Amino acid sequence: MEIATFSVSSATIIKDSLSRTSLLSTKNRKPLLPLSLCLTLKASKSTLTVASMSYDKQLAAAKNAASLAARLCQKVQKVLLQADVQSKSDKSPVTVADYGSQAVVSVVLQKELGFASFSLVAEEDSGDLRKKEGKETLRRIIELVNETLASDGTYDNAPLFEEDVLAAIDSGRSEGGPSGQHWVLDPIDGTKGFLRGDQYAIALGLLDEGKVVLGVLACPNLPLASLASHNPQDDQEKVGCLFYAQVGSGTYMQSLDGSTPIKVHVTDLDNPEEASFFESFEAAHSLHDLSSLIAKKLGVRAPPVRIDSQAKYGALSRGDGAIYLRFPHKGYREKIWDHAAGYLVVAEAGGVVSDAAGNPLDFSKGRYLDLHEGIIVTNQKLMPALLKAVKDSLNEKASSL
Ligand SMILES: Nc1ncnc2c1ncn2[C@@H]1O[C@H](COP(=O)(O)O)[C@@H](OP(=O)(O)O)[C@H]1O
Ligand SMILES: [Mg+2]
Ligand SMILES: [Mg+2]
Ligand SMILES: [Mg+2]
Repeated sequence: MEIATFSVSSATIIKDSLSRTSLLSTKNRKPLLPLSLCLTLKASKSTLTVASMSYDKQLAAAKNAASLAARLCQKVQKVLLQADVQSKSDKSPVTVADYGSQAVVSVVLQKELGFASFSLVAEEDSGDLRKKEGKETLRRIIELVNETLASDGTYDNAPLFEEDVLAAIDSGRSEGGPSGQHWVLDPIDGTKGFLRGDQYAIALGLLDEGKVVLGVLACPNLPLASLASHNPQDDQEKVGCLFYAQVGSGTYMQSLDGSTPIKVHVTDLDNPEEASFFESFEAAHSLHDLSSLIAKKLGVRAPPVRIDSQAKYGALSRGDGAIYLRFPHKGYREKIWDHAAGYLVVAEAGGVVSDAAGNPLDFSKGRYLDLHEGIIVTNQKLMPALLKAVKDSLNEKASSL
């Protein structure tokens, strides 16, 4: 896919130390494109047309990693025992599945893509598991990780030991940032939903030079059919969705057990009165009263659809709803793994993701996102009206304090 055309005289093609081709400005030797882009170059007269490198190999590895991690999570959710739930120092719950999923994703990515220059920004770390009280939990995690990897049959059968699993979990300590490639992982997004038996997601993104270039969302409990036609009483309903997006290539969805992928698109609705909106199930994660004020200003008639995790981004990318509103309580700092994969899944499906002031999200600043007030998501047509309703609502709320 073509992304840019440069004059030959103003650019030089180079290879870096890893033999990756790059295109530099001849003037100041600054990259015109991230090192990992520009593999296919077509010369025509005095111009070079640069086509984006595909991230196909990384995408295949990411889909595999997220699907296997989902298998581990499904197994745990089925037999969820109280002993499988720990409390982190910030009082949020974390289960053997969060740790196990993080270890599986880390191991699979490194097996598929190599250990050299592997960088992962992920939610969990092994701190609590290395304590005496964490021994039994760790034993269970090692068992789950080995069972899951063996169930795939692709990887060698050598079992992983304690230090291997702890190291795999701790490979997620990267700080990310604006240069190079970094994987971004939420091993279970929506742990509270997972514990309730509701929605959760394994969310895996790839940053290249500070931009999200891949997003994969495994949503084991999300119905394959639209939530708009969802019947909670139907226990025959097929669930388990895998959404994935590569920058410039659109968003696709397939079933987690491997159906043919279909291209998905956000709704093309332009009348906010007909829109429905998503928000967190947990009122502690997002101000429900502010969302309802915004919805009222927009004339939205439908009640909010409250679901956990980045399954909201997935559902929005296929048009199940039109708007996602997220307004954390004051002082909360959003983490990049809570949004990176979901952001790309929606953006490549034609949607817009911004902070409450309309600024694009910046994933290049390390483990946190710096935001104005909250995150809003919708399609291009509804965004201007949504931004206005958000601004008016925030002003109204501020003046009532
Ligand atoms: N007070 C708070 N405000 C906003 N988000 C919060 C929060 N406490 C936790 N979260 C984040 O909300 C995420 C879940 O989002 P949602 O509400 O959409 O389900 C959690 O992800 P984890 O479950 O991965 O910890 C966590 O990172
Ligand atoms: Mg958490
Ligand atoms: Mg999360
Ligand atoms: Mg999580």
